[in-house]
Amino acid sequence: MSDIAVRIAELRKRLEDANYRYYVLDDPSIADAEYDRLLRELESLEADHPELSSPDSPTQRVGIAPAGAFAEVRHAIPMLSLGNAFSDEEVHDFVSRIEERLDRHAPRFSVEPKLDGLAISLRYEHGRFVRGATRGDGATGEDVTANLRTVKAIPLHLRGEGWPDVLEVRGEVYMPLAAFRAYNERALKGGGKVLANPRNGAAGSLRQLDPRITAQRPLAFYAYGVGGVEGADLPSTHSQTLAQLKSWGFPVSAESGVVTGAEGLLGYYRAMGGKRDGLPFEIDGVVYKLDDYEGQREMGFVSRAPRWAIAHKFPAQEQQTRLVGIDIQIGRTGAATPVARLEPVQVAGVVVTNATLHNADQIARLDVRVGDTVIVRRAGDVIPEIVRVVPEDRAADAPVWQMPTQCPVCGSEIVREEGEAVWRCSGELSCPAQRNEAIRHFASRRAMDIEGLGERFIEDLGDLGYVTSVADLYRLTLDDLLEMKHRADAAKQVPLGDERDGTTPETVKAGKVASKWAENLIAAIDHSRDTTLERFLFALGIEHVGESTAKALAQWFGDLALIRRLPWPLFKRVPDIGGEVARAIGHFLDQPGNQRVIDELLAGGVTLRDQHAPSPKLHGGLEFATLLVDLEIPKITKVRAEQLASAFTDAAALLDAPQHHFVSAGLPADTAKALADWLADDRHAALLSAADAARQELRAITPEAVAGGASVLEGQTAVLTGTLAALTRDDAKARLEALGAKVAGSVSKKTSFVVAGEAAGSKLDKAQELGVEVWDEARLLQFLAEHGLAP
Ligand SMILES: NC(=O)c1ccc[n+]([C@@H]2O[C@H](COP(=O)([O-])OP(=O)(O)OC[C@H]3O[C@@H](n4cnc5c(N)ncnc54)[C@H](O)[C@@H]3O)[C@@H](O)[C@H]2O)c1
Ligand SMILES: [Zn+2]
Repeated sequence: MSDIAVRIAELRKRLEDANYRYYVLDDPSIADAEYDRLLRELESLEADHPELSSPDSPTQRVGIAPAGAFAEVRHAIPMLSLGNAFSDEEVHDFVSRIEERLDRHAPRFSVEPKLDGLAISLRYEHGRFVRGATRGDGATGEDVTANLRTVKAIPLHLRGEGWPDVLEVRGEVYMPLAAFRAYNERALKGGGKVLANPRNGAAGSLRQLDPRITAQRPLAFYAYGVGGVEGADLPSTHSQTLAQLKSWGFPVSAESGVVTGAEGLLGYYRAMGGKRDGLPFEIDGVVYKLDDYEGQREMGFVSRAPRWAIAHKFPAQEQQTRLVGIDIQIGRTGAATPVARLEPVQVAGVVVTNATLHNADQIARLDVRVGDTVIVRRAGDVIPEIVRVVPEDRAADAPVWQMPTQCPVCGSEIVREEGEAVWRCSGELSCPAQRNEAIRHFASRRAMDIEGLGERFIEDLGDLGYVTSVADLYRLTLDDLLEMKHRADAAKQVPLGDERDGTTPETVKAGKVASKWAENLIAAIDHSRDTTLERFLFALGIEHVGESTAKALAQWFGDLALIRRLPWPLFKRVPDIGGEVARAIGHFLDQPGNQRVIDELLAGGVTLRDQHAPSPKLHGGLEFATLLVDLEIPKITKVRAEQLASAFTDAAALLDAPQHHFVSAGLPADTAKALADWLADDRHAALLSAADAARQELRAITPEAVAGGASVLEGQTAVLTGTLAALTRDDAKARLEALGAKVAGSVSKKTSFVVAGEAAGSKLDKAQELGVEVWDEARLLQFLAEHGLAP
């Protein structure tokens, strides 16, 4: 075989396979534009080598013969395809051929949108719908009457009068875009198969074996012609026939019309091209038809299409290209979104090099792999997306894609909570991608409360490089601020001096740039240095850590340095902090970048004025068994953890033990195995050791709370006033409460005793007035020491 013959055979094979997937399975694998390219290549090879042409070549045939699931219907008048034009030149050629053959100048054409759906033929006998069929191979189609009856736009009885005894109406069944999108949204949520595009939606729905399924899919229909007619005459032009069909109750496109000559056609093409994105259905081109039937008869047919009509295609909305890579983009809140990097390809008239992949789940669902040939879709203003993979073109060893473990911007870990779609960078504080959002939160009123640091300043400071993280705020000088504003205004071409600082162009001209706003901002930043642990923890912007969680962390642990080095399971000791929040705090603290920014903040002068010893309330929760539960080891329930804790006293003992010792400790075999498997992971073993060390350390520094009824201060009310040297007021309060006292805010006759520190004020006076017992700090400390709660 010659090279040409080989290529022809190859093209025929590929086109036949594509036809089968497209027409029979309603599940195309290659893009329509690719199909069209292959078909054109085959057409031109066959035209140049007529000796190699064949009547069963895909170039000679329409569609594909029915596969047998439905009864067959022979079309009395064949249902043909349409020739294609992709350029103005081809449209001119089409018109010239007609002008020459009919010896007529500027003939009249009916012009219609080309909806992308599925061609069908509807047979009416005496005004009643009796049968509907698909096009099939043009000569024989499939009987889909029952399914078509569910399409509301198809009249079951003709309206008006004057209809022929037998009338075959031809038109397109299609799926409106709104219905298509709604269907796919539901499918995505329910985990079902999504429709590749509206045309496959229509074809797949109509060719369901169960009409009830078709009925659930909102299909529409419009008529664009007639087939066999018996017992009456139709008008003499196509456009009049369409008007007639409309009067009998058929939907006919409102966008159709009549024009003359090639210029008329091209004008219509451009007008429809402009409307394309706003239409409620998808069109892949427009169709031009010589309007008078006599002219149509004279022009006749080639094998698979009429010579009197042509489809002028729009730039395709789906193209195929190669996926060169998958990049991760980090959003302002840390969300990691995969973006496809593509070999450049024209889609709907625009060169596309990137496409969205939505999220990691979508990649898994499509099974997209780097190096794949993919189909990219771009409709209207919608961001281009990858809709499917061409599986035939995949390299055998292409690895399954996995979300990278590190943020490409800051190097922090990318993590995702179980059951969530979104992965995120845990470098909340240090990630440049999250910088502006982090500063906005850090400066907000309930966090560090930096007055005057508004949205625009934050953007300018960040974008112009004056701050790379929140820590840089404490390095800003007055000059920095003035220079920054000057540059920002110049970049935005704002006349110097605007509403932001109250200066007017006149004062600027005079050379006196007002700098009051900058002085105020520097003062506000300075003021924010003095803050509380709970505000600071909230300001860090840790995922899931809102004000109340920050407050609880501050109250229970009391000390930033301690919190910074706790492994995540320990955070679960705070009521209301569950696994998800604890892990989020752990991820945050595990990132060296975040820790570095905290160091810088402290070096920049941030002072937390209310730090104190951990709450005595922690103590009871620091058993080894509790930790084992908090670690969330598979199958280790509270009961199992207690069994383990009575056999093994700490992490070291547990890590040394072979699996059968877990069984000796009372664990069922499968639980023992689950534990051993868990421990075999080095990261788990390290976490267990670190968490247990932290537990023991905490236990040593946390005074033991005396339980309920036996409390020495049960029933007593204490009031704290003045400043204590050895411990904060919160800390003193926690300790007194741990011993059973109630700590009140004001002194009354019911007050049992008042603890008065340095510079005690009116509360002390009141106590003396009422004769209430007064303790100084030394007495308090002694009392606490006697009861095991010395700070
Ligand atoms: N991706 C694939 O694997 C694959 C496989 C086979 C076919 N295809 C696509 O299908 C096309 C071929 O299908 P085709 O033979 O149906 O040709 P076509 O879709 O290019 O044109 C003919 C069809 O247009 C429709 N049509 C819409 N509006 C019309 C109007 N106003 N008047 C007349 N007809 C109108 C009818 O259904 C008619 O059968 C190819 O160009 C290709 O894009 C794709
Ligand atoms: Zn990051």
